[in-house]
Amino acid sequence: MFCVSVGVNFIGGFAFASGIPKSSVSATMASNSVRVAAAQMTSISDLAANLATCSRLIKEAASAGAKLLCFPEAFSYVGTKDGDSVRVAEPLDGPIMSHYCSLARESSIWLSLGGFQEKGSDPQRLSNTHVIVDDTGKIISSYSKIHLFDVDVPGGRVYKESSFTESGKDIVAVDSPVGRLGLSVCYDLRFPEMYQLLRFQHEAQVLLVPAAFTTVTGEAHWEILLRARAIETQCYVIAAAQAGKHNDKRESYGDTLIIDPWGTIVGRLPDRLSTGIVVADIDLSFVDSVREKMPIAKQRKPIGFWKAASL
Ligand SMILES: O=C(O)CNC(=O)[C@H](CS)NC(=O)CCC(=O)C(=O)O
Repeated sequence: MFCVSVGVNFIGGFAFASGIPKSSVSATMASNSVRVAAAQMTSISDLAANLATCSRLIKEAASAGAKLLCFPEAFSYVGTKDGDSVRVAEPLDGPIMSHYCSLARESSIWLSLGGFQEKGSDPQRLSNTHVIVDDTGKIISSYSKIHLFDVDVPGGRVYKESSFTESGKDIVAVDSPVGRLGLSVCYDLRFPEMYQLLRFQHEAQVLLVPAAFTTVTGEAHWEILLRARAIETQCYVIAAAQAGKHNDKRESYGDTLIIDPWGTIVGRLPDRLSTGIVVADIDLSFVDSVREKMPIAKQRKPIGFWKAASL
C-alpha cells in the first residue's frame, strides 16, 4: 500500500509511504525548481537491515526525480545501549560509508547522511557526523555534531551523548544542485546562533536537520523550532527524522518535514511514524524574493550595536 498526500499543508509536497506516487509528480513541478526528498525510518541495531531500507528509499527518491535525498540521524545504526554505536563506528572511508556512496552513484542522486557513527582517534568515542555524498558517490563534505545531547528529559530518560561522542568544532556549508546546504544534526536545532552563522556568514539557502528527537521533546518542540529556524534564516529546512520504536528502550518522535523560507510546511508524510519518503520542490528564486522583500540581512544589528545601546 502507498498513499500520496497533497493538501493545503503540502503545497508542492508529496509523501508516499512506499512505492511510486500515484500522481504524475513531474507534471506539477515548477519550472525553476529542484526536487528534494527526505526519508523517515526506524533504524535498528542491524547495519544490513538499515542499509536495505535506505537502498529502497534511495530508488524511490530517484524515480520521483529528486536530486537530493536526506536521511535522519543514526540512519545506519541505532544501538540498544551507548557502547554499541562506538563498537560499530567506522572511518568515512570504511566499508559502511562506501556502501552508501555506491548507492548514491547507482541512482545518480546526492545524499545527506546525517548522524553517521564516525570512528575517530579516541577508541572510546565517536563523532556524530553528517556526510554529504554527491551523485557520483564521492564524499564532498562532512560536519560533526557540535551540540551534544546531555539532557534529563522531563518525564523521560537521562541522555549523556558526550559520554561516547566527541564534539565537532567547525560549522559547514556546501554547494549542491539544490542550493547551498547548511549542515547540522538534531540537538543543534536548539542553538539558533549556529543557523544565524550558516545563513549570514556561510550563505546557506537550505538547512539540513537530520534528527532522532525523543517523543516527549518532539511533541513539545519539533515543528515549532524547525519553522522558527526557516523563518528567521529565510532558508528552506529539510528535517529527516527517525520515527517509532528502535528497541525496548528507545523511541523517536518522527514527523519528517520540509519547510519553505516563509515557514510553510511544504512536505510532510501522512503518518508521523511510517517509513517512507516525502518530496518537495525547492525554488531558490523564492528564497531570493523572501529575502528581498524582508531584508533582515541588512537590518540586523551587529553585536557591537547592542553593547553600545545598553551602556
Ligand atoms: O545516539 C544515537 O543513536 C543517535 N543520536 C541521538 O539520538 C541524539 C543523541 S542521544 N539525540 C538527540 O540529539 C535528541 C535531541 C532531542 O530530542 C531534543 O533536542 O529534544
